[in-house]
Amino acid sequence: MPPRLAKRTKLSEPEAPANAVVAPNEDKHAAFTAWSKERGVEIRDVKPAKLPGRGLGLVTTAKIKAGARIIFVPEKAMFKPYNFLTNVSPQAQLAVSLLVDCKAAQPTIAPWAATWPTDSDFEHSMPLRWPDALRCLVPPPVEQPLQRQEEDLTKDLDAVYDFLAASELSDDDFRYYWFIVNSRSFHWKPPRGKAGSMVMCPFIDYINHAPSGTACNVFERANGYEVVADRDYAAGEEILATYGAHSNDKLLVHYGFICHSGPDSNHPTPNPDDDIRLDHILLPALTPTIRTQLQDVGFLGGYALLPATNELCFKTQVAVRAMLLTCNEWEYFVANGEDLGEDQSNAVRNFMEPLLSQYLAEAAENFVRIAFRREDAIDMNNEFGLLDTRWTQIAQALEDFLNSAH
Ligand SMILES: C[S@@+](CC[C@H](N)C(=O)[O-])C[C@H]1O[C@@H](n2cnc3c(N)ncnc32)[C@H](O)[C@@H]1O
Repeated sequence: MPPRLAKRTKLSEPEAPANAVVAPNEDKHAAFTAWSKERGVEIRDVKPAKLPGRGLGLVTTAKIKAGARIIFVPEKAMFKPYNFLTNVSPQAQLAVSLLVDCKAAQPTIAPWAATWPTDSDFEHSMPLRWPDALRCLVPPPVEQPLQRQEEDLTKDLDAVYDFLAASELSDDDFRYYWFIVNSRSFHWKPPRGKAGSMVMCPFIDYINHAPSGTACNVFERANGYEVVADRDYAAGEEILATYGAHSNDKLLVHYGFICHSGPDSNHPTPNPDDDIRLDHILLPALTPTIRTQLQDVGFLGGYALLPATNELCFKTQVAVRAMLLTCNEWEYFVANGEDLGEDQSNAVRNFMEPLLSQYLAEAAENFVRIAFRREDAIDMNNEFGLLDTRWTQIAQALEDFLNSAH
């Protein structure tokens, strides 16, 4: 059963969600760590810390050996959705459950909620929360996932509309917890074939993201979630986890940040999971017949330049060859990943170069627009920083490809 809502709850406190039960001068992170342990979470040699540019994260307090268990969150410590709303998405169900708990007369998760980002943090980081004047500056490949996220939120808001009205809760209240779920929830499938759901896992949700193959391992065990060291750690290092092999477009839309992987932030190497989507330049260059042909084999769209290897992805190779080759030659390439006769890589490159140059010119125009808008903007450094970083990554990848030898 969900806890009872506090009577006449004061709604919409965007800056400080109703989670400030911990006394202001008490260290809320120490209080939450103790609360997590009481709830059964195992925590070894890590503590929360403020980290520049990424809010809070977890750092080691002692040396940790590769393979050591760092955190374990048993199923009983998880926050699971109440099941009083049916026919709503798992995200909406969990968001409403958090909202109801946090607005209750006696919230059960107050020490935890006190450690979460504020609504203002989301306002500055999540493109969905940005004003149109900024949203129109996102790179074209970000537009579609952003649109999709907006539709999901709208659908979820519609689904919980009656419940919110009856409980005197506002859309803003719901939206805050929807973003909390968006950026820090887990999927949990209990053993013995019971239905799974989205859940919150205390303490693990402090962990920041790093690209695939560069972070601790997070395992979904039969009885809970476990974080295991991927390598030896010295004291004072940040431990990270991989939220998924996400491109920076996905990280920006879904989590409100962009990854610069690399040991030295002055010379960041590309995020190995990143791709520079090319659909908006390549699709219009394909004839309707070729598009139909590509659709039939599942190769229509999802074209990309891969900055980590400075290559066009296989789908792009296939799409351009569909324009250049006979059907027989093309089918051979699709099946074997190599050309039947002469290697067509240079022909593909020649086809792509004017399109990539056009995208580079688009990036240059956007730098000017961003700089112009930035002059008058107040308190929008994070937003402009994100826009500038993503366009810079795109321009850099395009230049690297265009300048590389044939
Ligand atoms: C699960 S939470 C991690 C804890 C979070 N940093 C906090 O302050 O509560 C996920 C959020 O952390 C931030 N984040 C995670 N990884 C990051 C990274 N590599 N760089 C910058 N921000 C990151 C983003 O705001 C993301 O939405």
